[in-house]
Amino acid sequence: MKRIFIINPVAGPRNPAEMLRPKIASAAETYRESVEILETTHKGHAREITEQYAASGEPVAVYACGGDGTFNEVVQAAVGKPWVMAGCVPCGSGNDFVRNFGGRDAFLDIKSQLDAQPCPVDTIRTEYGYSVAICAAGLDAKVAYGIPKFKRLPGCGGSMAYKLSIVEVFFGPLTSRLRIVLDGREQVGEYLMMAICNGRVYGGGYSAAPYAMMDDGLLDVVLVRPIPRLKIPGFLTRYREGLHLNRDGEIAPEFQPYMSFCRVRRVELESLGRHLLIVTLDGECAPRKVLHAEVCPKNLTILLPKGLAPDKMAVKKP
Ligand SMILES: Nc1ncnc2c1ncn2[C@@H]1O[C@H](COP(=O)(O)OP(=O)(O)OP(=O)(O)O)[C@@H](O)[C@H]1O
Repeated sequence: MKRIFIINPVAGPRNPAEMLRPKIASAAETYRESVEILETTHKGHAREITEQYAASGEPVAVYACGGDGTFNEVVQAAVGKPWVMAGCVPCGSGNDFVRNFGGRDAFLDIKSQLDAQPCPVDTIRTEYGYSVAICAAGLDAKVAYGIPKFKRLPGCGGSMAYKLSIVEVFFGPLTSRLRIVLDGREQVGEYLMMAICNGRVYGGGYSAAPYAMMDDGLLDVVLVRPIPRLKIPGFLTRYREGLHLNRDGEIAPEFQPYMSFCRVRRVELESLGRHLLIVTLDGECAPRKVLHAEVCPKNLTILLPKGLAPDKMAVKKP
């Protein structure tokens, strides 16, 4: 089987190719595998490369070496093609995808990656593409959407841009009037944020759905109604830790006035207000009027490095 490592040279703080090329070359020598290392030259290139290899119909393992954006490109080309296996070597800034499986370390071990196990998982199909982990909308998506604008200011680094975006969002309208349809059941109301989860973690480590499984054919949906402004920081701290839910899907008492949770197959969102809703699909943000999200059971094969501890995984051990 061919194994293709696609490196995004602009992912993370510095070009990951320097670090990865020698590691991949030495691991590949030991394993005598048919390994190729490629670098992207433009946005969308990782998807194009994956599509080219997929077209042959031969089994191929494609490793996205970068952040969630690069992995997401490989995923778009791999869904619905069981012969194309999508791996991730995390060298980006956030890399939320690998947090669903205990973090970066196992995924940075190239030998374990060459020995990785194929594992079919669900995806979320939307009109804007597929998401593997989480589609989110509202407050946190707005903060993420604002960051690039502040990053362009002279002398403004990543963490300063993040803080400035939080300040901007907090002084603007926080909630949105939405029509939400969950497996055909419609509700209309004012919402602060929501997360439609196949995986467990997003946004740099927020455990929105701490018990979501990527292979159960269901989406864990968390809806958050308006919260008094002063209570929001405390709420977000505990939400980040995943303390709002238990294993049976019951909401912790302190969250009950503001939050609801359900497991469904299909979600529709429509913004009824003057402003568009900021929606993020695995970290890629855009303003939208509507979002249709539907679970596609086991239509993507991901690669999990050998030796991952089963208790840390968002999928059943293959
Ligand atoms: N050669 C390239 N030149 C410019 N942009 C690229 C290139 N290759 C990929 N991209 C785009 O770069 C963007 C950032 O990549 P990626 O998300 O992988 O890294 P990151 O932002 O550091 O990590 P994370 O998303 O996990 O925080 C993505 O939108 C990706 O499509």
